[in-house]
Amino acid sequence: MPSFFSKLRARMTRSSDKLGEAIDTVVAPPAIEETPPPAPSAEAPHTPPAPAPAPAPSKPGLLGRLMGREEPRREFDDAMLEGLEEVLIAADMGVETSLRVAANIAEGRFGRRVSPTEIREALAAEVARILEPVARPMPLLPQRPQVVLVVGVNGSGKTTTIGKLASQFRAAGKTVVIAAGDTFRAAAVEQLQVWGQRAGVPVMTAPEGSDPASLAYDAMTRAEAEGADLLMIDTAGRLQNRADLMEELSKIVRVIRKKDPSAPHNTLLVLDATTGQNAVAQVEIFRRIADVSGLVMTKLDGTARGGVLVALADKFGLPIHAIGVGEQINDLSPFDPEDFARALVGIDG
Ligand SMILES: Nc1nc2c(ncn2[C@@H]2O[C@H](COP(=O)(O)OP(=O)(O)OP(=O)(O)O)[C@@H](O)[C@H]2O)c(=O)[nH]1
Repeated sequence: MPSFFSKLRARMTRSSDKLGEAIDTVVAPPAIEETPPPAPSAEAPHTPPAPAPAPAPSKPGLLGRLMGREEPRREFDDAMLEGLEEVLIAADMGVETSLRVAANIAEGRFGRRVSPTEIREALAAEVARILEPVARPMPLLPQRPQVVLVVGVNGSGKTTTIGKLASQFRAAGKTVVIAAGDTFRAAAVEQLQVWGQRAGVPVMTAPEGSDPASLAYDAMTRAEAEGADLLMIDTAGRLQNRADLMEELSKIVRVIRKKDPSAPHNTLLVLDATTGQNAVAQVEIFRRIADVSGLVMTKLDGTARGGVLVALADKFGLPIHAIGVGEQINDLSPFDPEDFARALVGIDG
């Protein structure tokens, strides 16, 4: 089985190599690497053409340069600093974080000749340093049931993430109950049932349009009666009417607290990486309407916007429990800051 890193790297490579390539362009613009074509030979004007025509000069990529002897180096100057800032902002790292990260990379390098690889490595180290403190799996507690409220806008990947998490908890020997708390959307409930089947976990549902809080209460009763280890509650994600959503979530919290005053033990906010900076706004909103305790970022496969995770870590310091890298049940992985940082900047291994 390929290591998770190679899987992450392969999936993020599709698009996030853009960041690595952009760094290469800033540090060693192709123009300065080009070697002039050989001057036409004066001494042999009548020499017949060479048997095999020379291949067209191709642009040396990083690999090509590494295979050759020396990587091009260029002095770290103001233009390079600005270029780096722009590249990081374009990668969705957020303005503040980008400026600070670029400044940190510049420190000790200003006026020195640097190579693209050195800058990629330095960036990976900076990113990993920011991510390290927030990379924490969702804690498993002795409380039974441990109640996990899952919030996030529609389409962010809540249902999929609940299914993937339930499957992982099951594999770890835990018993899980899921409550389909988005009672207003029949399709959402059906989707959750499908995921419940895949994960081998019961999904409690309620008639369309019924009160999600009363479903949460019933689910709590069942989870307690069955001695379940975890109760995961899906919720609606309609942000159009924030006041309603807030009331709905706080009602769910109120009723489950009647049974366990310490619940919910975790409130996971699921964010879609492809929304880029919008994810920052979503954290701000959901922190106001729910007591968010940790994040899961989905759809990191095939997006060039993974840098937003760095911005989130830097800005909010909320734990990042896991990342989604695909639509299948096993495509949720623990968040490893170093692997992520290296995959983000396009470093192999
Ligand atoms: N590529 C990719 N797709 C994902 C990932 N996580 C979820 N998806 C897809 O994103 C879409 C939305 O996911 P859902 O889990 O239905 O999202 P939701 O937040 O529950 O949305 P609603 O059901 O509308 O409330 C689905 O097509 C999923 O297959 C991921 O990590 N990678």
